[in-house]
Amino acid sequence: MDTAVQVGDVTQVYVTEERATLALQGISFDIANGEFVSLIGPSGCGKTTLLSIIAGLLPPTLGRIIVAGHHVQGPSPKVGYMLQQDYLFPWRTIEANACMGLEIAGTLTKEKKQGALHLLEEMGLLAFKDYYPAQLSGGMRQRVALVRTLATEPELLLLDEPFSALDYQTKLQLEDLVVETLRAKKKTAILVTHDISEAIAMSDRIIVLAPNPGRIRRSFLMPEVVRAAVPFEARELPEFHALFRQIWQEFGGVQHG
Ligand SMILES: Nc1ncnc2c1ncn2[C@@H]1O[C@H](COP(=O)(O)OP(=O)(O)OP(=O)(O)O)[C@@H](O)[C@H]1O
Repeated sequence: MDTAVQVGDVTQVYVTEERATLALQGISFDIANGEFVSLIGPSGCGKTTLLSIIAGLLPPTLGRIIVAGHHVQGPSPKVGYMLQQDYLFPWRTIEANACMGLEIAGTLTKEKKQGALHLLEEMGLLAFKDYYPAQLSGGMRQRVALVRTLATEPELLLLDEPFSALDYQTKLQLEDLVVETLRAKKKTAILVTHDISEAIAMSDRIIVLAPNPGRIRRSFLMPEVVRAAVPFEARELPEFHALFRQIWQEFGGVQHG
């Protein structure tokens, strides 16, 4: 099967005592297996709402989500997360944190634990397996969070501004590491970010949302040369700069939030 995710005519209305907010209106798109798609747009355009609906954390007011051929009706082990905060448990070692997702899913076997250790090794963290999160840098902790997510072997990864709390150099390093890891493992991913450069450098496709009501403004397919490069190299390409200008104009040249 070629389609990993189908977002079908999703509409979300939030109703509070004061008002009803049309957070998303008629959102539809498909994501192919192994594709990396970014959602960008000004504050309030519904990025987090859409990610929560795809994750099964929020049932949409209207519409449907299909992940790996199954209708999403709640959280599923098929979907993994990486968030702005690493949410590691401070009292657990790095190894124990890396195995946390497997423990929660009730699938922690000897073999899976070996898999988590192998991922720690791939991320250059094996020597730190007996350390505690407070003994690691922010970038290292986010790498542990990535291991914890990948260890459960999800079919889809949802990345909600995973680098926004990191310093610039660490962010660039992690962008490369995440893209290389996901490409090697042929994982499908959706990234929510405020950073246009990050979206261009990491993605195969960018979906720009507009607010009030949240809707798709435009989609951009990255040129092959940008897709083939790792993010750091992609940033050097002339195609990258042309895309940045084009997408920036979609924001009206000014980005709030
Ligand atoms: N639980 C809620 N109850 C009521 N309104 C909400 C709720 N969550 C979000 N909204 C509204 O829905 C709209 C979309 O919000 P959402 O957080 O999805 O946007 P966003 O693009 O992720 O914003 P940001 O970039 O600032 O994180 C906004 O108008 C917001 O005020």
